[in-house]
Parts: sequence; structure tokens; C-alpha cells
Amino acid sequence: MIFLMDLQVMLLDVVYFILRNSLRVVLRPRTKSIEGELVLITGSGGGLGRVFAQEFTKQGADVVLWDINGAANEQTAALVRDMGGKAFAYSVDVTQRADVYRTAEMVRKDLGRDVTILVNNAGVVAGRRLLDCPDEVVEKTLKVNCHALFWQTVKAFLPQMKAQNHGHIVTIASVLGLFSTACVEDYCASKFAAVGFHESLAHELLTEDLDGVKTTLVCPYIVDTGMFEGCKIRKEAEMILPPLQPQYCVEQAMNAILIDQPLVCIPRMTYIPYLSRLLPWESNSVVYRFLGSDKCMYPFIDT
Ligand SMILES: NC(=O)C1=CN([C@@H]2O[C@H](COP(=O)(O)OP(=O)(O)OC[C@H]3O[C@@H](n4cnc5c(N)ncnc54)[C@H](OP(=O)(O)O)[C@@H]3O)[C@@H](O)[C@H]2O)C=CC1
Ligand SMILES: CC1=C(/C=C/C(C)=C/C=C/C(C)=C/C=O)C(C)(C)CCC1
Repeated sequence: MIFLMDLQVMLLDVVYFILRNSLRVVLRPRTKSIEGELVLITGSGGGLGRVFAQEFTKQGADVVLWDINGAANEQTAALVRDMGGKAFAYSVDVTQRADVYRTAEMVRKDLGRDVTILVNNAGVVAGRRLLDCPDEVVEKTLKVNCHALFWQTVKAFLPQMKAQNHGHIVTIASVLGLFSTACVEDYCASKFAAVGFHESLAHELLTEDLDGVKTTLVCPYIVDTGMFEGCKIRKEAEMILPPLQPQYCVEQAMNAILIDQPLVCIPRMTYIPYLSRLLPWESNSVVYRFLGSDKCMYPFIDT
């Protein structure tokens, strides 16, 4: 009897969430205020990280900026201060566990408060054919894009968020963490791992009833930051699915964060190849070939 009642409640919940999320496409839900929150952004020295710093500042949050490139990071901090915001820049190599823990402690001491929003954004890609790629380069991709998530999130900042049942963990993964293509083995492996890490953590928080600690997984398509310079699909397909502008990508991610959306693929059209993973492998391959997405990385790895 209890089983049947649980089943009924579960089915009603499933339908409710499908309807709610479909409605969210047309009716924008209320966004939360993050004024005064302390946001830590990794990889803030350029690309998406820099735009995130500016967008969080516009929302009234203070930003802690972590990047391996001290000079570039200081430039981001200066841009934030020009906007009237508060920025605190630290040079950190997120692959170095000890460096991460030491800097996390320094942030706590310097600012006297805890990070409440963590944006795991730093990322790298080898950009070489697997057999031409030195082991250390493969290892670096996995360390930056995946291992670092453990040090930053679990060890350095999550304990305080859990203790206060307040916070938000944002993982900047990629559509290449949901489906793959040729010649980016290091990157896909690391981003699929990042997605797995993020989702498992999100489940863990839910099972512990820590509903004040939110999670958002961001999966963008190609963004024009230079990281994937040259990556291209078929011309005709590119007219429908052009590379994203960094500003647009970050605005979409911010919308998702501010409404506590658990997953966002940018643009929405990229949910389609994610779902089509259920089709036979061969069917997907012919679609890839037709769209030129099987060899989309060739111009990138050859540059
Ligand atoms: N660009 C794209 O097409 C897409 C990107 N993404 C993801 O978005 C995120 C941001 O990418 P994007 O802005 O394009 O990349 P960028 O290369 O422009 O920026 C990444 C930043 O991370 C820094 N960084 C690299 N390694 C470390 C490290 N060990 N410790 C600290 N900081 C480090 C880089 O410093 P330095 O420059 O000195 O290396 C750089 O400032 C990444 O996770 C990426 O995988 C997702 C989908 C598409
Ligand atoms: C594979 C594939 C596609 C192309 C994807 C590309 C080109 C993704 C590039 C992503 C990047 C560069 C992510 C960085 O993190 C389509 C056309 C969507 C549809 C079919 C499957």
C-alpha cells in the first residue's frame, strides 16, 4: 500500500517537474538575489571566467578571482573595480592540491568570510591528436578539468556551505561532457568526468536534505574565446548553430544560476544530440558525418 502511494506521488512529481521546466522556457521564473554573496571563480584571467566576474559584479556580488596567470587575473580584478565592484585576485594553480588548500585558507583569513558561490571554470585542452600528445599534456587536462574540482569543491569550500546550508556550486563543463566527437579524447574524458562528479555531488546534497546548497551544471557549445580556435562544423549547419559569443554564453549561464536551474545546455538546441545518445551508435555517426561534426576538430588540432 505504502509502495503504491509512493509510486503515485513519484509519478505526480515527475509530471510536475516536466511541466514546470517546460513552462520555464516561456515564463521566466523569479531570479534570486545574490547581492553581498562571495563568489569564487577559477580561470578568471580571461575568456568566460572574466565575463563571469563582470556579470556577478553587476548582480552586486563580491568576487574572488583564481587564475594561474597572475597578470591576466589582475586585469580582470581591475575591470571589476572599474565597475565599482569588489575583487580579490589570487594566483593559484588549481591542479596543485596544497596550493588550493593554502589559498582557500588565505581567502578565509583575508576576507573574514566564507565563499558562498563557487564557479569551477578553469579549463584546458591538449588540442593534439591522441598519438601525438605527450602523456603529461593528457594528464594536465584531466588534472585541471576534473581533479581540481575535488580539491576546490569538496575539500576547500563545501564544508562551510554544508554547515550553513547555504551556497551554490557551479561547474562549467561542456556539451563535450554529454556527447563526444573525434580528436579531443583528453577533453571529453575530463568533461564527462566533470559531469559525473557534479551530478553525484548534486545527488549527495539532495539525499542529505541540504536544499540550501544549490548546484548548476553548465554545458556550453563552442564559445568564441580562442580556446577551440578553428573548430568548425559544416557551413550550412553552422548557420543554424554558430559559435557562441562569450557574453551570450555567460548571460545564459547566469540566468540558470539565478533561478537555481540544475542543468543548462547552451544553446538549447544542443539538448538534441545529448538525447540522441539513446539512438544506435551508427545512426549518430551518419548524422555526425552529414553535419561535419565528425571532423569538426580537424582545423583546431591542425592550427
Ligand atoms: N571555449 C569554448 O569553446 C568552451 C569552453 N568551455 C569551458 O569553459 C571554461 C572556460 O573556458 P574559456 O574561457 O574558453 O577558456 P580560456 O582558456 O579563455 O580561459 C581559461 C582560464 O583558465 C586558466 N587556467 C588554466 N589552467 C589553470 C590552472 N591550472 N589553474 C588556474 N587557472 C588555470 C587559464 O590561464 P592561462 O590562459 O594562463 O592558461 C585561463 O585564464 C573551461 O572549463 C572550458 O573547458 C566549455 C564549452 C566551450
Ligand atoms: C558532435 C555534434 C555536434 C557538434 C558539436 C561540436 C562542434 C561541439 C564543440 C564543442 C566544444 C568546442 C566544446 C568545448 O567545451 C552537433 C553539430 C551539435 C550535432 C551532432 C553532434
